[in-house]
Amino acid sequence: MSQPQFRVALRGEAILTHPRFNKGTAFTTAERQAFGLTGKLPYRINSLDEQCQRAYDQLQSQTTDIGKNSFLQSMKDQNWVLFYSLLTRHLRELIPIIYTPTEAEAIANYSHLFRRSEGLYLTFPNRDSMEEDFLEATKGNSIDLFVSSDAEAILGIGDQGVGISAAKSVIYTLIGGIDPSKAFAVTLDVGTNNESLLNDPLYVGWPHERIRGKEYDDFVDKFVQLVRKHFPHSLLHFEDYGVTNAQRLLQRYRDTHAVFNDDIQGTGAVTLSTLMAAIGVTKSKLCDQRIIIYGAGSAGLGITKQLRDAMVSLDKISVEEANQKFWLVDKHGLIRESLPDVREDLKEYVRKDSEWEEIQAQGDSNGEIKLLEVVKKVKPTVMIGTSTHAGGFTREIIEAMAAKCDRPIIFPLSNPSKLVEVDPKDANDWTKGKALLATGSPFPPAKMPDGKDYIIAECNNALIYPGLGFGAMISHSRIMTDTMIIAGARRLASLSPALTNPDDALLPDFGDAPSINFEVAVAVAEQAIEEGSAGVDWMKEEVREKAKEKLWRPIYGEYVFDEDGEK
Ligand SMILES: NC(=O)C1=CN([C@@H]2O[C@H](COP(=O)(O)OP(=O)(O)OC[C@H]3O[C@@H](n4cnc5c(N)ncnc54)[C@H](O)[C@@H]3O)[C@@H](O)[C@H]2O)C=CC1
Ligand SMILES: CC(=O)C(=O)O
Ligand SMILES: [Mg+2]
Repeated sequence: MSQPQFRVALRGEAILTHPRFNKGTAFTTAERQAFGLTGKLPYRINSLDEQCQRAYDQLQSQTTDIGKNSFLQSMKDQNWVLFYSLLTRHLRELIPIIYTPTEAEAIANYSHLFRRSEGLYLTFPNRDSMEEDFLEATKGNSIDLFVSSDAEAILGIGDQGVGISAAKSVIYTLIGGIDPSKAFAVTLDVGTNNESLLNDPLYVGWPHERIRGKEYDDFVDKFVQLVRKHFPHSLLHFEDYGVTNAQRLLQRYRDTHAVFNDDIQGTGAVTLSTLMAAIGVTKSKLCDQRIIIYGAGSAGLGITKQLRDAMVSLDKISVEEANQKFWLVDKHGLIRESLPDVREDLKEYVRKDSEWEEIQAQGDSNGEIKLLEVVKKVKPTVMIGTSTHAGGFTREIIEAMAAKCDRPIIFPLSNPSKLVEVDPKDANDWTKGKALLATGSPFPPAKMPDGKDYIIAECNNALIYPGLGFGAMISHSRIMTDTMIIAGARRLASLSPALTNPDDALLPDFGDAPSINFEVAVAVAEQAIEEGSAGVDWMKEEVREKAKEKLWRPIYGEYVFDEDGEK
């Protein structure tokens, strides 16, 4: 692999404290002389391998996962190549440290663990200087990706005020191969309704209740318009916005800029891939499924819509017919006509009261139809959890499903691990090894009745969103279309180990996430070219080679000092 060359304008302390250019003890003799570092570094020149070895040893001396997460965070603040290189070498071991589940704990303690700011903080009381702040932070950078969050629904841990965008941005680089200097994390701090944060004197965000309504919309719009004006070819990623805003914002901007909501579209896509793999095992069609979605928030709705659209486009049934394959259950039970305050975006999936009269008559005093009743009546083939209700899939519910279905497909997707709707080991035991399982966070294999391991697929949007994003970015897509997302999801499904061995995991191993996401990116860019959404004039056949050229890899470049160079 040839070494990239850079002309750099930083010297001495300035280059040593710049995480993009810092090499620490790996600066060569010539670079030490050219950049004024001879007296600032110990004598020995280390290779990247040696630095990784040292860093890994230091990491091992941390005894807790959160300690490891903090150690890695500080390494990222110091040296990007070393940070990503270390993660790449120990991917399977370290993803759970920098992503779910440990990142949830890190975000919940953001204000207490805080050492250094990163990316851009756009805070509501400073809205008048938003353009100035935006331009100051992005000055001189060619940014391809903005990862934004208002932190209202972080993983399953709710309103955290500030957090997450940086971790999701890291995954784009680590797994998607996106140059970290071209990716930018943006925190939109519009307040928090989290009482314990509001009462915490160390809380670093704006201690004020969340801004809603027109003021919120205007604030977000100001940000989106700045992105569109100054970086018209960038991808704008939305992460962990609250359910009342997530779908609305996506609808508002999706036809005018390449925007992507990970919880809706990324989760929808990865779940479609996983389900396609599962029905490959059960030898059935998507439109043959009866699907219960437990938790009808951003992820639940995104999954429903993605699966519904796939039934329409792949199985050629009508939208109305496809809508009838879903039963959405939220905290007030089955979503049906007489339930008050059903969100507008769920209206298509509302079930008729007349179908449930008999059950309702036997139900509790609130008239809510609970998951168990829905399972007994519907006899689902698929049950997906995005509820944050730990243990919501009880033994009784799982056994009721398994009693009427040969191979129940069960995906408890809530993160972090402690919020999973059912431990996959239990679901496996209660169904006597018949269930086809996937979870949102990593879990150890379950034991089949014959003693063999059943690998639990990790159905997490990180297995697909970096590829979806990279594909859209390299093809300079003006918008991210549903067909581009379906192309990526189908490519991921085609890589399922269960296609060749039905007893194997439904999805490829997260340790292979970089090569998997590369395949997704190629499929997305090919689709963008085919349908005319792309802004490049490549032939489809060229995409793979072009994509390879664009991949960022964690290797040190060769630096030459130049006063007009990069800084
Ligand atoms: N595996 C993956 O890739 C992903 C997993 N998720 C996980 O899914 C969960 C939900 O995330 P979002 O949809 O973003 O949150 P959300 O807040 O938009 O949705 C949660 C929904 O669950 C409902 N709910 C709460 N308690 C419930 C109960 N006891 N019974 C039934 N429904 C209940 C809420 O009313 C809400 O509609 C989180 O744990 C999140 O980490 C989210 C995105 C991706
Ligand atoms: C994975 C993810 O996006 C979530 O849990 O919110
Ligand atoms: Mg999320």
